[in-house]
Amino acid sequence: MNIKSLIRNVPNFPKEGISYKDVTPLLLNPEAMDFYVQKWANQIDSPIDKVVGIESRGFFFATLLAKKLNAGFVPIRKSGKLPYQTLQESYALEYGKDELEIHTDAIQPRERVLIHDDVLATGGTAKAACNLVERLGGEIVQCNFLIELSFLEGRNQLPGREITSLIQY
Ligand SMILES: O=P(O)(O)OC[C@H]1O[C@H](OP(=O)(O)OP(=O)(O)O)[C@H](O)[C@@H]1O
Ligand SMILES: Nc1ncnc2[nH]cnc12
Repeated sequence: MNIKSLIRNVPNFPKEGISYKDVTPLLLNPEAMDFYVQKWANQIDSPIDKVVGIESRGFFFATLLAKKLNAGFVPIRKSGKLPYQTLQESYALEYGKDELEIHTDAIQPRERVLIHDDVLATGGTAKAACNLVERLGGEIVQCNFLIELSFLEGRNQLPGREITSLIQY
């Protein structure tokens, strides 16, 4: 299966000079979705308590992966969207700045956590997500991504962590 053919490159979105990786063609293909969620699941050889997905595109795959691993799903959302008590972290993006939140009761101390997002770019989002999980006492087993924009060196923001991606640009 050629996954790159299911990722659409959109030049100059959302800003001039950004080459946006659009995953919606992949979402239209249930066979491909199944194949790649299974691929992520196969990388995991020890129990996972929670799969964390990062709003919004991280949710597309993280809920499916949580179900496959028989783990709970935890949403990390942009500021002001989660209704209960939260922790917050600010971060910078390839094309802006934002703040993420997690519910304080979403992860218990020492739970084993997998963090998923669709894209690893500068790494600011993933770093903020890792900080939130660790502030709640969670143990991060792996951070996995569909796409890694290697030229932005996001891995440098996540030293010492196990990081996997299925497609690299
Ligand atoms: O590695 P970084 O430079 O931090 O960028 C990666 C993040 O950027 C995108 O999200 P975006 O904030 O555009 O939100 P969306 O998923 O709601 O579209 C993507 O889904 C990642 O979460
Ligand atoms: N170039 C890009 N395409 C899609 N999502 C992104 N998130 C950060 N940079 C991105």
